[in-house]
Amino acid sequence: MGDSVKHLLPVEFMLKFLKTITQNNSHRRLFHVTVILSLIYAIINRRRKQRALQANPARGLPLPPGPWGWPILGIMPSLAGGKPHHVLTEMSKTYGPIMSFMMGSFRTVVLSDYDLIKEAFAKSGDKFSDRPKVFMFENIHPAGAGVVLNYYETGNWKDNRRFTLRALRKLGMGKAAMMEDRIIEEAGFVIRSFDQQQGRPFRSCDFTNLAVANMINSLVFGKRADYDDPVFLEVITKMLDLFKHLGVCLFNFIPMMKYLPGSGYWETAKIPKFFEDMWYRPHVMEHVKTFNANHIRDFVDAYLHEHFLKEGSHYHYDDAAAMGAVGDVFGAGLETTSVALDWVIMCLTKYPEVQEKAQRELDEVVGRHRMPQWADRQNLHYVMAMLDEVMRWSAGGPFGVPHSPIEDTEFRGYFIPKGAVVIPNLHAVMHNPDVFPDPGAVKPERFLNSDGKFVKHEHMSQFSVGRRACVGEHLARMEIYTIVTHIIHTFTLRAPNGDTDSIRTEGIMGLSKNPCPYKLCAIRRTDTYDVTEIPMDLLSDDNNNNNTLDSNNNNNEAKHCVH
Ligand code: HEM
Repeated sequence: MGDSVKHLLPVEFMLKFLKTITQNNSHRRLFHVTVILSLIYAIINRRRKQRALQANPARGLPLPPGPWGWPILGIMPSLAGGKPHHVLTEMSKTYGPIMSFMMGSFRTVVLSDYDLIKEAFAKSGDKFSDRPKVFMFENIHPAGAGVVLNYYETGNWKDNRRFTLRALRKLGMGKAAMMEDRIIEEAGFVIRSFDQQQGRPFRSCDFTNLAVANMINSLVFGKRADYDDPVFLEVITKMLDLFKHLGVCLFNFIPMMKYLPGSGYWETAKIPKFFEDMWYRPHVMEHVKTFNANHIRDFVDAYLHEHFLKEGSHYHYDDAAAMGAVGDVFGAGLETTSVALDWVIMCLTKYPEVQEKAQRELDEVVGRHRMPQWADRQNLHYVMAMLDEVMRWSAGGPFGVPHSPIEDTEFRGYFIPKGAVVIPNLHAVMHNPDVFPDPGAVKPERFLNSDGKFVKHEHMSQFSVGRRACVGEHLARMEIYTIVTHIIHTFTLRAPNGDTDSIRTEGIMGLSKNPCPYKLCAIRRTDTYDVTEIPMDLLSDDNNNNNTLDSNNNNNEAKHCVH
């Protein structure tokens, strides 16, 4: 055929090709067999599709629109620049608020509009209440343990969630006073640590991360840890590290990538076991030995109590389930709140005028001779508006935690297959210019009504919405409010040398978006409430050297900041 073929049209080429092969007897037989087999395959396939369609009409619908991706990688190369939240928000302007594409081997659907997210996660029953089986999620607990990463089909996510909510309420999440005491105690340690810097530049997250970890430690295990306990410090550092790998990293979506040098997989995969062996299990075992059903001290006791009640004298300790329950509250409560708190402190340092207004309101409402309390929030309208505004502006968890449909599903006329990764683009929701004009600016006033009163906005969705929405929202809000108000009631936060421009507003992406590393100076205000009643020996003297937490915002990471 050679040279003559390239001058022929495709149809002519096919006819010529068929003529050639049917001239030869054995070719002709082979050709007939091939045609017959293809027809049989087509008929069987069509019947199978028709049956599948009758059983599941959603399969006949189109997938949501979206960009074509690369073979194997899907659209992952487009997300590599460190700003996936911006990339996906821009894409949604082309493909619409519900779009789909491949991320590695996963069909991914992104919802970029509040009403769509609410409809999927809250109004559609359990339709979207599963979690996708991405690689790192599967690595954290065995299926069926805990809440955050538990699968719908294991059948116990709902029970575990109900228990966690009940336990958190009983332990004081709903009744302010119990938990507030623990938070106030920890705020005192933060203030002492800030004081020790004597106005010199330092990284505030070195202390605020410890405080958040200690509050969650008190809640889960009933006691705080020392700020210089090396195992505690390692647990926090590794927890913050782990969250970086739960986000958009290659091996999550293309498991074979774990073999690539520098993938980070092997180190990350060991982290959950480290927590269990070094922190969770020793604490839980101690609780099993000292458990008293009439005196529930903390979350672990509540967990043991629940199982004693259920199983009576036949109580069988299930290590995997216990590690899942404890690890979820510890993990979910630590990183998210630390990051949110860090954004608020960073923002107050970067924007002194916002800090000044919050301080002025605190001075007027609380006065200069006591510390703010949770109950004061009813009268601290600007402070409350400022806290919501920073959460909106920073969108520290831009994609929440991905969901997955519990079965092949129809949604707004589109087909969403079981197993798909469904991402709520919370960044897009909280930066929607039609809802929050000039979304890139920090304007607490947008949450104040004409009487200057704080008004909640429904689209504030950093804790997500619906059946899997965060169970720790109340506690997280109380922690952030207390630590922040105690800090700015005691100190004025300043950028080193007054250089606010050096504080960058972009973030570093993992599952959460962390602020870029920054330092600040904490200058004591006059006439402030004194916290010196906290014993000195409970604090490490060398907070600026090796014993400090090697936090997620260390200087090595400055290079990862996106511009
Ligand atoms: C600022 C701090 C926090 C933020 C921004 C945050 C945000 C979130 C988000 C976005 C989800 C996923 C919801 C979904 O899948 O739709 C979630 C789930 C969860 N959060 Fe939080 N969270 C915070 C603090 C906490 C705290 C302090 C705790 C515990 C004490 C906690 C416990 C949980 C649990 C157990 C879940 C899983 C719920 C489920 O899968 O049913 N969170 N959180």
